[in-house]
Amino acid sequence: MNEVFFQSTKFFALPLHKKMELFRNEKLRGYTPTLDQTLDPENQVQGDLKEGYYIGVEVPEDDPDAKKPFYGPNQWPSEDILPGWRQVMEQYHNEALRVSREIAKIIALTLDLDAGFFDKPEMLGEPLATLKLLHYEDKISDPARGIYGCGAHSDFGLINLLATDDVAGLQICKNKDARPRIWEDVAPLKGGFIINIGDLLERLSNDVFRSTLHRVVLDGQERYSVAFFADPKPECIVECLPSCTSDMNPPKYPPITCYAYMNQRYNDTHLGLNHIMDKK
Ligand SMILES: O=C(O)CCC(=O)C(=O)O
Ligand SMILES: [Fe+2]
Repeated sequence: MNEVFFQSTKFFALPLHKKMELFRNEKLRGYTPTLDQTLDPENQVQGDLKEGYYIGVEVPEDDPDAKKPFYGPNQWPSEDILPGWRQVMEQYHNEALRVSREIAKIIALTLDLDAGFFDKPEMLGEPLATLKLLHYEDKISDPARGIYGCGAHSDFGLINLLATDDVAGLQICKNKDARPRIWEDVAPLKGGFIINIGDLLERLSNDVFRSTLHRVVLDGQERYSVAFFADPKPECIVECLPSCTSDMNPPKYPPITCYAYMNQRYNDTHLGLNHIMDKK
């Protein structure tokens, strides 16, 4: 974990033009600069004060799957500039996926499913799994004026394994339907993980698991975090599980493919991505 943070720091310390050479492509791999993403457009006057780097499942260009949305080769900084960087990130990606599958077993059992339910190919067997390195600027957020490190949102997919450094900033709102919203600080725990439940798990479980609304409010200190999003295969149809519905409790959400949901959420929160994805 220390090595992942160390290598992440090294990447973000590169000059902007070097990072922009790896600007996120249409498969959402690579560098996303400060202000590129706006996670809560309704309440933000500018984009998130964070830069990031997306690393997905490596699918070689000549693999037929590379034609599918979200699939393809990753972008990697050159070995000359950041030796060993790719190896560290690939190892972390593998391990984080393994841990996500273990956590998904516990979730499956609580939903009266087989422990291996999420290991099916369309779930986490052949997942969309994205590692996102994050770096927040040494700015001060001002929620009253709509300025945030990262705007309020819930993560899009099944679960997110979030590791942070020891700088505070993450807040959660336990009851997202309440008004006004009450925000609570999440104390940073270096070396630990915060597991966020995502929207697709909320839909699948018919609200048994609610996705966690969270945001980052900066206090002037630089901050690094590492998110790992474990999400189903794009073709997966996410619909209410039989064990989560009854006559008295009908499904709250219509079925949707993972692709349709994720694509919509990425488009809604990234500058100009509509344009890029529409061309596909
Ligand atoms: O940096 C953090 O603590 C939160 C990041 C986050 O919410 C996200 O990337 O979805
Ligand atoms: Fe998040």
